[in-house]
Amino acid sequence: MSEAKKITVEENGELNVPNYAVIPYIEGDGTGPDIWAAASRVIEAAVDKAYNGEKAIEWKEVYAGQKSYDRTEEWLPEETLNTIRDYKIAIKGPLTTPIGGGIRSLNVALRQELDLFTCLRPVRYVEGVPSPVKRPEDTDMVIFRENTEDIYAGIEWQKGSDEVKKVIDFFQNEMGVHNIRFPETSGIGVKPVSEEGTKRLVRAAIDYAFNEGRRNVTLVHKGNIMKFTEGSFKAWGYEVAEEEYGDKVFTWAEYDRIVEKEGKEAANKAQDEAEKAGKMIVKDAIADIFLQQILTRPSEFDVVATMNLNGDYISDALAAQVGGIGIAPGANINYNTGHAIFEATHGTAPKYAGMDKVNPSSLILSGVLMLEHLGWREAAELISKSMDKTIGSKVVTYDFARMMEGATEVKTSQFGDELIKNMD
Ligand SMILES: NC(=O)C1=CN([C@@H]2O[C@H](COP(=O)(O)OP(=O)(O)OC[C@H]3O[C@@H](n4cnc5c(N)ncnc54)[C@H](OP(=O)(O)O)[C@@H]3O)[C@@H](O)[C@H]2O)C=CC1
Ligand SMILES: O=C(O)CCC(=O)C(=O)O
Ligand SMILES: [Mg+2]
Repeated sequence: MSEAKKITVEENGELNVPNYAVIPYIEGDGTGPDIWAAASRVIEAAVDKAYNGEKAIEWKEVYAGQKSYDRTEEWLPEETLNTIRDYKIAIKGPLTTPIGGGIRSLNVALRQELDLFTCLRPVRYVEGVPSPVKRPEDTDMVIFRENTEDIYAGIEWQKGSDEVKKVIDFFQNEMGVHNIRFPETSGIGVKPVSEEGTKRLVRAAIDYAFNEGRRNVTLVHKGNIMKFTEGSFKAWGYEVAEEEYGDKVFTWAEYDRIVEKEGKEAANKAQDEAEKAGKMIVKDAIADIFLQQILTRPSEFDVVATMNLNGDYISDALAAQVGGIGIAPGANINYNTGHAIFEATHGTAPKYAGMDKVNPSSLILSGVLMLEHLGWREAAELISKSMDKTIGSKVVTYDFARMMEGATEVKTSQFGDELIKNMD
């Protein structure tokens, strides 16, 4: 390969991708090395086949998690963050977060440090994948999960600590809070949700919906209960839609205003007309009912914009509908700076570590998202088609094999081999 170069970002935010591009990767903990070995080979093979050597990726390993700690006693070294900042685009395997004490999530830290404010998780059915629902093909949604705020940000204090005593004292004596049920034995968490954070996320979701020819964007929240965080998320979401997209969208906030002035019939008529005119419908759903409706009426939802924790739950729930987290890809993106880290939706699945057993599809399809993001669509398509063909021929890893009749169960590495063989 002639000299590989860094990806850069133009002033207008566009990526400038050299034909020979250096891309940093984090191998990940647990099953990370198993799936990275398969995924990197498949991505390399697709690029090679699509461009006959005229384009290529040079992987550059950067360290985080256990592998990093074993080398330098640092879980997330500054050098790793700086390299990703510098090289713009990276891909990673899953990283362990111990429950309770110990380190905070490295995944969350990476997203916060690099301000990767969107967690993009497309959920689409791949023909042949076993699913627990009758019509998995009706599920075709793209989740925009806010990635830097919310209760997920990790601002919390442990029961009995000096800090929690101070916080509870402040709440009770200065803020007039009288409903902490058991103050002596409570831990406390804080949930920041901002106008700026919400608007940039919802803007990214609406832009995506327009660019990809989608019909609607749903703001998912629990604003009936958490009025000034989740409720404000909904209000700010509608604000950004109406103020920045004007006539190109029809919102349910507008629908409600019409109901108030002219009644329900007029509001339904206005929405029908907006749909016929090809306007983007921006609506909202409360999170609990949304989790029912994605099962009972999935075809009504296209792009979903939501906060961090809701998005975490929704992405695993939706992934189950199309065959599970073994095949659900993801990306963490800052659409303003161009930084992005592509990663699987699932975790480290530690009980299978080193067994060459788990499904590498989630990381491989995250690689497909990455190739699309780079504009290397031909290579991305080769992998997607090969995935359809391979799963269609019932050659699958254990997770699918146990739900499929007549399947040939293969190891992680063999599944990678099959994908490479089936690229044409
Ligand atoms: N972005 C990241 O890096 C993430 C990291 N994590 C971290 O991962 C660790 C483990 O988390 P846990 O809650 O157990 O969730 P995991 O996603 O790691 O695993 C839960 C179960 O999901 C199934 N699964 C996961 N990955 C695969 C795969 N590639 N192929 C097939 N099946 C798969 C397995 O189910 P079965 O056994 O039924 O086959 C597995 O036991 C934690 O430390 C957590 O914090 C979690 C989520 C994301
Ligand atoms: O960081 C973690 O350990 C969990 C993250 C997670 O579940 C997710 O991002 O979906
Ligand atoms: Mg999760």
